[in-house]
Amino acid sequence: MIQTVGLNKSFRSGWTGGRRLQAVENVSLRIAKGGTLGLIGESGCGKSTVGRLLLKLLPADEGTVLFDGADITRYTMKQMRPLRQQMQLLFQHPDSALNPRRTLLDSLLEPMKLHRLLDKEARIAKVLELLELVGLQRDIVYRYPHQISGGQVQRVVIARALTLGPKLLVLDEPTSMLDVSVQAQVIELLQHVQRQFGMTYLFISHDLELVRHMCPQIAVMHKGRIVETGNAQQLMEQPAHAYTQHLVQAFHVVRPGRTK
Ligand SMILES: Nc1ncnc2c1ncn2[C@@H]1O[C@H](COP(=O)(O)OP(=O)(O)OP(=O)(O)O)[C@@H](O)[C@H]1O
Repeated sequence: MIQTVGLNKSFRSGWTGGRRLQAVENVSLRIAKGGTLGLIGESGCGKSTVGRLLLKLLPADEGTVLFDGADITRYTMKQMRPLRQQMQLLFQHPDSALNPRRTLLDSLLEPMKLHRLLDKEARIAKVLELLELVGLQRDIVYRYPHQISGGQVQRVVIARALTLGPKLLVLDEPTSMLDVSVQAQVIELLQHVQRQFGMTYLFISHDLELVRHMCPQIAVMHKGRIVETGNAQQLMEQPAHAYTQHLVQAFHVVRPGRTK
């Protein structure tokens, strides 16, 4: 479904921008249709950059991105346009995901308007159907983002992504700003909509508990590189790379006795 081969990305850094920081180095990964790959690693290791490269929100310095078998690496903005609705990003700051000056209805309708999908009536019907799916009341649509909770914002953001019928979602720490019980509900919702629509997920997180719960396959990232990829259970029981061993050990220190 989605595959990257040898992605590299560096940014200018330092006061004068004279130095280069290698944020992503030789990253190759593959997620089958309907599958979920967890991408884990400490803050600053390059996870979000990989997510953005995958969606072509950032150009790679080197490497290839294949989407549904097509090499989209050198696609122009115009060529990407029809694909944009098939690949969506959900990120960690729900507050900045919605325009604070617009009602939730406006925010929910906007992507369909931009992509010229459906007519006005059908768009509203779609919004109402998706609100129900994500467990929100209809009358919430007349509110503004600051008038609903963080968990509700994230549900609205999920519904908004679904309006376009995406095939691939990059979930960049989608629940890290939520408290634990709300986090569990949003994770459950993400799993439910994935099953319903057969979507493919890249799930980015620094939380091993969450990643092993959500993702059958895990890629471990350290200093811009993927150091290990494998089945979640195997990775937890027999971490091969020193950094993965460190992650798993830290996990057991925080949650003694947890193996499954
Ligand atoms: N647009 C940018 N310009 C310059 N440097 C950047 C840019 N985006 C990311 N970086 C740098 O690249 C490195 C990787 O950042 P990235 O956000 O991908 O890491 P991350 O693992 O997602 O971190 P976090 O979990 O904190 O979000 C960091 O050192 C970051 O400061």
